[in-house]
Amino acid sequence: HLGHSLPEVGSLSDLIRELNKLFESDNVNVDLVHYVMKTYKSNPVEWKKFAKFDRFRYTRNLVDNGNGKYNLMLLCWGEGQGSGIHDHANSHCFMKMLQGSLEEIRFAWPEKEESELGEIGRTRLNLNEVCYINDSLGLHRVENVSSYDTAISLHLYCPPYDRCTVFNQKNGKKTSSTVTFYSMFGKKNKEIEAPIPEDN
Ligand SMILES: O=C(O)CCSS
Ligand SMILES: [Fe+2]
Repeated sequence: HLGHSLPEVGSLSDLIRELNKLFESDNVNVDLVHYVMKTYKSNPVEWKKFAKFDRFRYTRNLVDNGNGKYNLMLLCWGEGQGSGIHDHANSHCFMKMLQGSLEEIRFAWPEKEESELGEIGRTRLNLNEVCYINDSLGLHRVENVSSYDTAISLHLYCPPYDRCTVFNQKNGKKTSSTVTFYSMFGKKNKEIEAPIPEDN
């Protein structure tokens, strides 16, 4: 159960404060993390300084590194931009819509090497909704299917990771991919690295 007193989450800094508290203990209460992510109501004034877009691919913008316990980041998706099919490196992944909407397409792990990945679900994530995934639930790719609206999502990965596996949908081939930050704490990084590349 969610415990006696539910945390108040009125602003992004409240959310960060509550997440820091939740991660002080060693075992993560996934339900409470989901609750605080869900309860935060997106306010662009609070996060617009982290929202940096790139013309060619979605960006990953670090907001808080959670004392090493998690990474909280803003992902900015231009029209039609999306990620490749990827896993989550044995971490928890929470994704919340801050602006616009995203399509999440889930796939089963390939049964054997080099087999096509089968789609197992397709969800549209709308403003303030939260979706959760971890490797035991499958793989996914995320896409801003709109051709005229951008999308912005808030992602929490715990424990944090800088590398994950990317899969080719047709043949199940996998490659390891490092994930980097386009900006950190509102400051743009000099060398801009690619996020998770789409099937080419
Ligand atoms: O670049 C990433 O972290 C994948 C976004 S969908 S969880
Ligand atoms: Fe993901």
